[in-house]
Amino acid sequence: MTIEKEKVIAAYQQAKEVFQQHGVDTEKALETLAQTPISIHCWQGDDVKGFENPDRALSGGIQATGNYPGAAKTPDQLRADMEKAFTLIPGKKRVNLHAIYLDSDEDVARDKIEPKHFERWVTWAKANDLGLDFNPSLFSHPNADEGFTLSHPNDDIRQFWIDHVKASRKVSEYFGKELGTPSYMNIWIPDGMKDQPVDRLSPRKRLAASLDEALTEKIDTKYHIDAVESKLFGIGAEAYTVGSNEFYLGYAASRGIALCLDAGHFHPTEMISDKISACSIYIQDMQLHVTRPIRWDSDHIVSFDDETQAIMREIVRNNLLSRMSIGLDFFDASINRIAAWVIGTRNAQKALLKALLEPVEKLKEAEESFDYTSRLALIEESHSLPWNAIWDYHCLQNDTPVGFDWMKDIKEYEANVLATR
Ligand SMILES: C[C@H](O)[C@H](O)[C@@H](O)C(=O)CO
Ligand SMILES: [Mn+2]
Repeated sequence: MTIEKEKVIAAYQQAKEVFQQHGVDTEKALETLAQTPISIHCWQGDDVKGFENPDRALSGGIQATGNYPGAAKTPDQLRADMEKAFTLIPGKKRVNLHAIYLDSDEDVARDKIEPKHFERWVTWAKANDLGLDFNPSLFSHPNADEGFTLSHPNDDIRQFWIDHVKASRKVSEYFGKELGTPSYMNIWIPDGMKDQPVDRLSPRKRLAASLDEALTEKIDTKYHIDAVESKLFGIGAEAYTVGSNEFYLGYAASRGIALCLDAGHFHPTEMISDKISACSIYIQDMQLHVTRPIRWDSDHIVSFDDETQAIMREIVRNNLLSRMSIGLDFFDASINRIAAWVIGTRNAQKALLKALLEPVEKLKEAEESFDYTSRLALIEESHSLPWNAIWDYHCLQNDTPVGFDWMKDIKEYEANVLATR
């Protein structure tokens, strides 16, 4: 059912007054929301296969499960699918690419990738007003089959991956230069062991040395920002992960680079929302992989759940938006992949909007005067303030469907495009 425009506007006006009574400026919140990009990961569209060798099984201890029809099989299909999703997602967007998503007519070894292999992505990003982010791909490759990459004991294999990261930084720098917005380049490696290692230290020393070598070249942060992503465990690396949280927190802080916090990469009761403020003291730029772990690092589609809301509140309450790259990281092959992007991104944006509409000043006043009764009462009250009327208005202003209207577009695209693949 289509929601009438006039009703959306009238509901917005009423909601605006309610928020004003709490000292919250809805226009300012909407402006911030519209200007805050979400970095949407390309790999939801094809189950992390990429175009280097899509027939190769996904490795690195991550898994996309499900066999919903219609996955993108070419760069053009993936771009078309993302464009469709973008018509249903309001506000500014970035696209997060992995190295295996190169768009090249010839075979290119991972350590030999160059900006020219991503030219078509850049042309597309320019045409669609998108920023691009990047990731070297240190998985799904014979040189990663032993479970080690940058920390591999073999010098040649380690060098191969160091060279891949170096080459990736040039691609990332190229994105930043071409698009006028820095590309966050996140390094995640799957290195680890299934069973208890005897030597936990040597691989970590090798990883630090490899990263130091890979990141030697100074690149202007106007164009490119290096980030590192920690992890607790992966499938087949249950007992030990070389790039653990402590390793990368120390590495990022000591080298002055960005840290990527993935919501699925910690113990089940450990939340990244509680880590953001602590990390912000030692780390200038931060990247988030907003995702939804169910029992393990399952990378379910982002939901409008407590943790997603808590993450966004932490960013807003601590005024960290300008130092934060909000990215998504999920890959669900069991439902329509374009709907997955739309659901996950809209949920992240809704959570951000709700955080922007929180009466933060009043809450801080209550806390500073030890009035914890008022603090709790107001936090609870703010959950039921009419933020959804502001969201609907935001969708209307940005020419994207209001409410559930977007689902009919998904069904049409599924019938007309995905079903023909
Ligand atoms: C494909 C991604 O880079 C990957 O999901 C990584 O970010 C991760 O979270 C691995 O668990
Ligand atoms: Mn991640």
